[in-house]
Amino acid sequence: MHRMPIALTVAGTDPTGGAGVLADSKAFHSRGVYGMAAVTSLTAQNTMGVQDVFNVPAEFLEKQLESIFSDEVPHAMKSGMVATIDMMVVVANMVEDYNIPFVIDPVMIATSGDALIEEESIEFLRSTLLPAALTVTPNIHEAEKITGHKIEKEADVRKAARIFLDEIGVHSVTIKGGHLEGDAVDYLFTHEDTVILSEPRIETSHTHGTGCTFSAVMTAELAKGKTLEESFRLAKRYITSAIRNSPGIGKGNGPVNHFSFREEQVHE
Ligand SMILES: Nc1ncnc2c1ncn2[C@@H]1O[C@H](COP(=O)(O)OP(=O)(O)OP(=O)(O)O)[C@@H](O)[C@H]1O
Ligand SMILES: Cc1ncc(COP(=O)(O)O)c(N)n1
Repeated sequence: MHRMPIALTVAGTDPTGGAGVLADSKAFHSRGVYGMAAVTSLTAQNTMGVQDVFNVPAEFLEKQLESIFSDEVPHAMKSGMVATIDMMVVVANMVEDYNIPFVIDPVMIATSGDALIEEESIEFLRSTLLPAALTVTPNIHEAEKITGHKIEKEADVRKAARIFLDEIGVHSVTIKGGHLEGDAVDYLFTHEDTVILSEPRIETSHTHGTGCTFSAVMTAELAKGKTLEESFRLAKRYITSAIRNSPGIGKGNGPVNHFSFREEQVHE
């Protein structure tokens, strides 16, 4: 029997398949990893925005996770949209019981600007969930919201990273600079090192689900036993290719292409 690496996503749904568990599942699959998903919220959304959100009761999220972990323990997991404190408690308890690499994409707002999690849950996210992660992957807006500081340039990114590492107590933070001006620069800060990856900005509005996809690829690589830095480097190359080759779906901010990246390619 050939054992495949297994990655789990704990996240919401996007019925148009660009973000959330469907995006994660495509990313896992394309990296040769067996994907599992526990659903936190159903959203009615498309490439134009989020029309409605229906949160799954926290007890039912717990049941899904029990079903998964009592059968097979994934090699790595990620969380995306975890909308309420009650659901965060369930995820925190699960992570405490199983020591597997855990990537938190602290999803708060959709690309369209719509809120995806309850405002009151942000403090709990900061104090309880974030320190449990191997890495946290905020975009600029999420990093601002979590640290309480405006981020406009690289010096601000570095200051925010110090708050994540020293005050919040994360193991590492991956700050994505997709929403800053200029090139698309991402940063991985650990207590020992900083890795900075830059790619030319692609002029496109088709970036729906880039954050979900990026963290899912990192999780897939971690499930294979890759290091954090290797996973970060691969996710950056993958997302650049995925954005460049977006399939042009929908009337608004379309999704990326989860199947365009080839590892052997030097330039996508
Ligand atoms: N126009 C672009 N050109 C090249 N890379 C980009 C572009 N936009 C985003 N990226 C890259 O995509 C990844 C996701 O970054 P971003 O900061 O957009 O995250 P996000 O806000 O969570 O995603 P989303 O925009 O889907 O909400 C990062 O690696 C970032 O550098
Ligand atoms: C269910 C769900 N989860 C997350 C996001 C954010 O997506 P992204 O920041 O990757 O565009 C989303 N729009 N919908």
